[in-house]
Amino acid sequence: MARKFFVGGNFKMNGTRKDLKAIVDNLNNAQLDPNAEVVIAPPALYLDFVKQNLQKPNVEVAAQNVFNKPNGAFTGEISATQLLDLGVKWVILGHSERRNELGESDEFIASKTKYALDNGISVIWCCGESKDTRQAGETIKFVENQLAALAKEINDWKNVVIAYEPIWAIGTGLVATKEQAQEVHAAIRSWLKQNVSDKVAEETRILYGGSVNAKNCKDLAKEQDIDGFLVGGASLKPEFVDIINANL
Ligand SMILES: O=C(CO)COP(=O)(O)O
Repeated sequence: MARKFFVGGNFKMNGTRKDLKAIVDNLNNAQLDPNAEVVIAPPALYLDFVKQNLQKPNVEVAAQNVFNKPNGAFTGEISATQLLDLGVKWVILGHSERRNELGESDEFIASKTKYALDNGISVIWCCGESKDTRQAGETIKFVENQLAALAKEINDWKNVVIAYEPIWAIGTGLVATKEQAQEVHAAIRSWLKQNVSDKVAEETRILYGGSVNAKNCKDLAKEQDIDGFLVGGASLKPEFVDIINANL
């Protein structure tokens, strides 16, 4: 079964209503590859605003976080029920900015992933190594450990999309070469084959993230195990359309 091309836009903590309206209008007016699945993740405050303004059936919205409890005294957190109330069916979890700036552990991320999946929310789950880890030659071992922590919690992978985002490539303009990215993507797929199942390995989309732009996306998209992208900075710009259309 061919894996459907997937492009996520992670807006991070960027944009006001005016900016977001311009981004959404640009998508609404664009010709998008009908074979691409597109998900955009504005700040939580604007999920409803973006959803109300989107007019493209193959573009969905994602939250940038969800908590692992149904409701209650958890100041600042958002529940799965609340996301579903707005019709939000995707969430990004395990982003390195939350792992590093906010101290989220592998275990916490795994428990939030399980909670989201159990509540019918699909997850873009992120992994990836630091520059030091890469230089020490430990990239694959590091990513496999991140995967193992997730696999301890979840059994059903059909609503999981994996994003490999090397930290040294995020927001730095330093993109992984297509060989570097393909090597890790292939290692993730082979880990899934050995530790989960042939079917999950075959069907799970593995995205690349880290300084993806209109110029480098076409070459990366040709690699066998790169099934799409998770885009930060460029998802705020008109060139996001070119990334969505990388296969055209
Ligand atoms: O972190 C990223 C997406 O989640 C990548 O960010 P950049 O595309 O800005 O490097």
